[in-house]
Amino acid sequence: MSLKEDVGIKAASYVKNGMTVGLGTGSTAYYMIKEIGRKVKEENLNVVGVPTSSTSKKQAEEMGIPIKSIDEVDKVDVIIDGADEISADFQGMKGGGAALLFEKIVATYTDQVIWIVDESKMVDKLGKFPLPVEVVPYGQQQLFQLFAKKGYKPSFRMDQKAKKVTDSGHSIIDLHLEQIDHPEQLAKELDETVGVIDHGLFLNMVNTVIIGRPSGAEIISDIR
Ligand SMILES: O=C[C@H](O)[C@H](O)[C@H](O)COP(=O)(O)O
Repeated sequence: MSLKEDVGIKAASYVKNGMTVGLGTGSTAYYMIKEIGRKVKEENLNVVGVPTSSTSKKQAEEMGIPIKSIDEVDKVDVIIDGADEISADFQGMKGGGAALLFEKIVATYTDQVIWIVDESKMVDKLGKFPLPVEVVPYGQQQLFQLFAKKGYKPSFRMDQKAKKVTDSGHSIIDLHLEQIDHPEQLAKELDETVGVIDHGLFLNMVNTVIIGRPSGAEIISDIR
């Protein structure tokens, strides 16, 4: 069993009967959705899933998990999602799969946020992984140049030969920063930049991290 599969299955045990569950996106979240689907089928687990992307929605539907959109539920009990990087102080970088906006919206309205990662995602500081910034297509070239001038080494996320289009119809500019010394400052700056819809810095959000290690999964709870 891979480390991603191990943490995906472990995380599914946090999902109890009657819960509304945010279904994250990516190759690690895939195993969590698969396991919840198995429990729905084989153990009569009664849950509602709130998918964070068209990909997760499709997988949940195929697995027979009842789903609702974020606007059809009162609140979400728990969200289980992957991450691209988690720093030593448990700040996250997400969006490698372009699902950052819906993931952040669902996480914002969720009681408990759980991230599942293999140990390669644990870093001292964020930034080796390019920071995804979701932008409105109108004016995106100007924004790209602004980021270049600031030394942020931007690149447009591509899908084959065309610019990647997110589930909400935006583009993604990845910033190749190498090291982010002040994530809160950068998040604030990006939040205040016209044309930026959202970015992959998920700060002060996670409650529990499940880290896949060859020696067995490590669970860190009560982070906040
Ligand atoms: O947009 C995608 C999400 O933020 C993913 O959760 C993140 O990229 C991690 O994905 P994976 O588990 O495939 O490495």
